[in-house]
Amino acid sequence: MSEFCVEFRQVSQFFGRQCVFKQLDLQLPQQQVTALVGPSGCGKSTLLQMINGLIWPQAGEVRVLGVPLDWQRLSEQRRTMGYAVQHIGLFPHWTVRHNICVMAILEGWSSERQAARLDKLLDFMQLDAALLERYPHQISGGQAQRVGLCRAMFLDPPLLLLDEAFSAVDPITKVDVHARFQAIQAEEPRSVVLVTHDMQEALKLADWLVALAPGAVLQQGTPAQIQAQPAHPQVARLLEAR
Ligand SMILES: Nc1ncnc2c1ncn2[C@@H]1O[C@H](COP(=O)(O)OP(=O)(O)OP(=O)(O)O)[C@@H](O)[C@H]1O
Repeated sequence: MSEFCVEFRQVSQFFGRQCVFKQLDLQLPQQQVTALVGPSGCGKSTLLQMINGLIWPQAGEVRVLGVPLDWQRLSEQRRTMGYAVQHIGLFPHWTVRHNICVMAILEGWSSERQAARLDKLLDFMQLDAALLERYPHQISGGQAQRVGLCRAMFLDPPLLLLDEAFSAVDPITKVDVHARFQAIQAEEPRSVVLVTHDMQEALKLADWLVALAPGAVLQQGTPAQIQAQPAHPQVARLLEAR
């Protein structure tokens, strides 16, 4: 197994004439929570979307779990990645249960296996089973976000991609959801790539921090290393923005 969950090798990404990344090399560690932090527009979500093949770079290679992303095998490779995004909603015409279990249904899981996984995740995310038969418009934003996390983790993927996935909850619920995320990470360790604007959240949850500026990696290391020795004034500014 590769020591990296994700590798960007000489990756270039343009939107029209705008260059977001030029010949980027970046490696993210296995079995750790990596937080990508940086100012708005620096390319954090673009990196996440390149990992799951939503954006295909114009040059270079993206390797996931040691294997280059491959158009022909993308749907198979995506099954190894859970993806939870703040603004990607749940399917409105499906119940919460169906939204959470959809991938398991497609994979042919038995109803007993689905029920056992559902119980575990609802417990971890402190979601009441009574919500399962509701539709997404009948639950709160914070509940919907936790439902999205359950969906992303349902198949127990080795890689979890989280784009601002904790941002729609109030500060008290956030503390609780963080604790629950840490508990599930302790029980089912997996590689996680977390995009967040919340530096407190990054420092609390991440084992590895990648500080970005537009088109560039400014510094990476453990939160303790980066806090002790910010390598760039922009990194120091990011740390101050807590
Ligand atoms: N589909 C797209 N078409 C054109 N430009 C895009 C597209 N997606 C992103 N961009 C541009 O690429 C740059 C990086 O965007 P990205 O969303 O990755 O940044 P970000 O760091 O995640 O920002 P934020 O923190 O505000 O979410 C921005 O300048 C953005 O406007």
